[in-house]
Order: sequence, then C-alpha cells, then structure tokens
Amino acid sequence: MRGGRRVSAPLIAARDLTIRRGGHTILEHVDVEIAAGEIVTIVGPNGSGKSTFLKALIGALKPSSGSIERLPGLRIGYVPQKLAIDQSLPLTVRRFLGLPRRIGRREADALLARAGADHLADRQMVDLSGGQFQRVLLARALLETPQLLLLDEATQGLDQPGSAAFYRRIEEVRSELGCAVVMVSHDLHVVMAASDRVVCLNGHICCQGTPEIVADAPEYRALFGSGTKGTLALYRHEHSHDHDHDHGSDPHHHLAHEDHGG
Ligand SMILES: Nc1ncnc2c1ncn2[C@@H]1O[C@H](COP(=O)(O)OP(=O)(O)OP(=O)(O)O)[C@@H](O)[C@H]1O
Repeated sequence: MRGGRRVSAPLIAARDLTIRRGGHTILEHVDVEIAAGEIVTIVGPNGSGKSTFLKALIGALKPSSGSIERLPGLRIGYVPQKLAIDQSLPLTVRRFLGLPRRIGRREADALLARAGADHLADRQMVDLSGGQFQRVLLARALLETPQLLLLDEATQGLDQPGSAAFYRRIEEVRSELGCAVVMVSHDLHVVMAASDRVVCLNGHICCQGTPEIVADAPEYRALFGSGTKGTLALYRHEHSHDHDHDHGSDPHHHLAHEDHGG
C-alpha cells in the first residue's frame, strides 16, 4: 500500500495552522493534508506540538490563525495518550465499549476482534495489561467505523515487541476499514515501518515525506540523530517479511527475521 496510493480530495487538512496558548506559539504555519487510507506518523521531540496538532484535527482546539478543513460528516476515531479508569470501579471491557452508546454483545465482540482483543470482553478494565488496554481503546475508537483514526502515543508503556504488534494491528485495521490513520509516536524505528508518510514536527514542519526520505533529512537527523536509521532499516526488513511475500530471494531475509507475533 505504501508509496503508490492515489490521492483524491483530502479527508482533513491543516492550512497554515497556527496555535498560540498563554502567550506561547505552539504550532506555526503548519500545512498537512491527510488522504483517504494513508498512514501518517507524526514525530517530533517532547513539547514539539504533536498532541496539540491532533487536538486541533479533532476540533478540540481552535486555530489562532489558519484553519482545519474536514470533509463534511467526517467520522473520526481517537485513541488518547492515556485514559484514567477509577481503580475501584467495576467495569468490564464490554460495558466500557458500550459507554459512548449502548451496543449489543455481538457488536462489542466484533469490535474487540477487529482490535485484536478477542476474549477480553468479560475482563475487568482495571485488570488489563498495558497492551490489552490499548487494544480496548482502539476497539472503542472503531465504534463508529471511522474514516480517520487518530492515535496519540498509543503504545506508550508497551515494550518494543508489544508496540510492533500493536502497529501491525493498526495496519490490519486500515486494510479492513480503508480508514486513514494519523499517529503520534516516539517509537520511531517501529512506527515508521508502518507509515506511508512521516511528518516531523517541531513547532513547525521540519520535513515530511516517506519514512526513508525523512530518516535521511538533515532536519530529522538534527533532531533525532542518525542512529535511528539503522534500526529503521532492520525493522523494515522484519516488517516486509510479515506483510510482503515478494522478498523470498532476499539474502538478508533470514538474518533479520524476528517474529514478535500479533
Ligand atoms: N493550554 C496550553 N497553554 C500553554 N501552553 C501549552 C498548552 N498546551 C500545551 N502547551 C505547550 O505547548 C507545547 C506543545 O505541547 P504538546 O503536548 O502538543 O507537545 P507534544 O509534542 O505532544 O509533547 P510530548 O511528546 O511531550 O507529548 C508544550 O511546550 C506545552 O507545554
């Protein structure tokens, strides 16, 4: 899917977006378009405005200047950075999924299956592991069959295999629903493998393009160093093994393979 996807009218676009809060410019002159079905990863150092950008896309933050243009009626699913659940509150996964609106057992189970969280329906929310919890949040974000799925550091606290498995699930969701995905992540080497496009943000857009182009860009290297690229190449390789069956003759294939499961 990467690279060759044809772009029609964008689902959502930031046009010359500037956001100021408390006398402080958080984002300045940001132009980003998101097309149907593409996976875009937002990277950038702490405090570079990544969460602010997602909040502006959702409409939770008003632009100080510029605009956010959305396709009329655009359905957005959002997986927040974290969600506090009252430790003393008995709440099963199935009931949690039915909080935004009542849903039937079958619908809840179908959502969980799509998010890779089968068999969790009767578990208590507070008992879930970090990875299970994120999958349940993903299931909830899929409730209205979004055309655009936004994830804000969805794999924070997960180890690298857990993150890789989560991102693989995101790619499957994208294939099944055809939704566009915009995700913020620090797991550069892991998440970039699953991205059609990477936007490197630091208050403004430093650079954007395919993962390869961004990883090579001097602006990106100035922010993150050049060490990431080697890891990225390695992961790209593993990744290809799982999703692309055209690499059978690749001499490095078996050396790099390491399956973390789904
Ligand atoms: N309401 C606000 N008023 C003033 N400053 C704010 C407000 N919200 C965010 N900021 C500041 O804007 C900057 C960007 O914050 P944001 O959370 O978007 O960054 P981020 O790239 O998501 O960071 P991280 O990687 O640490 O999650 C930070 O310096 C933050 O302190």
